[in-house]
Amino acid sequence: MTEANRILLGVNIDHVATLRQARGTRYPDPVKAALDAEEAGADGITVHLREDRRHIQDRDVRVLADVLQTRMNFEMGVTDFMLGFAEQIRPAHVCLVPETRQELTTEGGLDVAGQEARIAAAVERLTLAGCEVSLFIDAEERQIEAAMRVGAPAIELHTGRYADAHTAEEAAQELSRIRDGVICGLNHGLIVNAGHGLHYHNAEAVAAIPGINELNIGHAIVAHALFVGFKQAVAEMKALIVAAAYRG
Ligand SMILES: CC(=O)[C@@H](O)[C@H](O)COP(=O)(O)O
Ligand SMILES: NCC(=O)COP(=O)(O)O
Repeated sequence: MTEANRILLGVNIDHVATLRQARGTRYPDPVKAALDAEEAGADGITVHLREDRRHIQDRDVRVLADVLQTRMNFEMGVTDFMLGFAEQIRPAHVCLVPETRQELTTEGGLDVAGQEARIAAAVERLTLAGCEVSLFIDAEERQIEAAMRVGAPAIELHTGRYADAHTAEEAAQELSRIRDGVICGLNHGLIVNAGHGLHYHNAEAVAAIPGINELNIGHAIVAHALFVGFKQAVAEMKALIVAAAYRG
């Protein structure tokens, strides 16, 4: 397998914590899910510490930082608290995401182009802390170029509109937009990841895009795990995307 058709899987464990928070119990522990995911082939673990703490808690992140065998991709809003928290934890990867309290899930990409100085300052602080910073953005040239200007080494293209497409034509259009975004990002020297809403029925087409580095997938894996178990759900997704990337 060459570099061109290698792909990584980041498993987002947010929604294991959603089940725990539903009753305020100590189970299921997202830390166990993370270690199981790593055993099943995850290349990294993604967690989103939201301002409203609806799922992942500060404790989860602190424990994961001590026990993960692969690497943590810490998703966070661009706030002073989160920047300070990330400087304490020093995760290998930090992904800056937009966040509004009332949203059901992340609705769009981070507007980097509209706030370059603010994002550049956050990227600098996190880079100095030893974190590789990615920006969660829509697959738009202006956002990709802004990401390069603010000094981020990586971007994560928002695949939500592709995943939520209602027709095959709409899905094809969104996939084409993502493919163009990958090309644009690579042409600007960026590492290009993708994620949000990817599932067992739609992830292969994204994985097959030449040059894409990593897919971050969570909700669908946790949902599938309810029926097949977490390790199998992760292993199935990893096998799916690796085979798709290899076929190209
Ligand atoms: C940024 C992104 O697409 C997800 O990783 C994010 O975690 C979504 O937030 P929820 O997990 O709260 O849906
Ligand atoms: N950044 C995307 C992610 O981590 C997982 O998103 P989802 O698969 O839970 O929608």
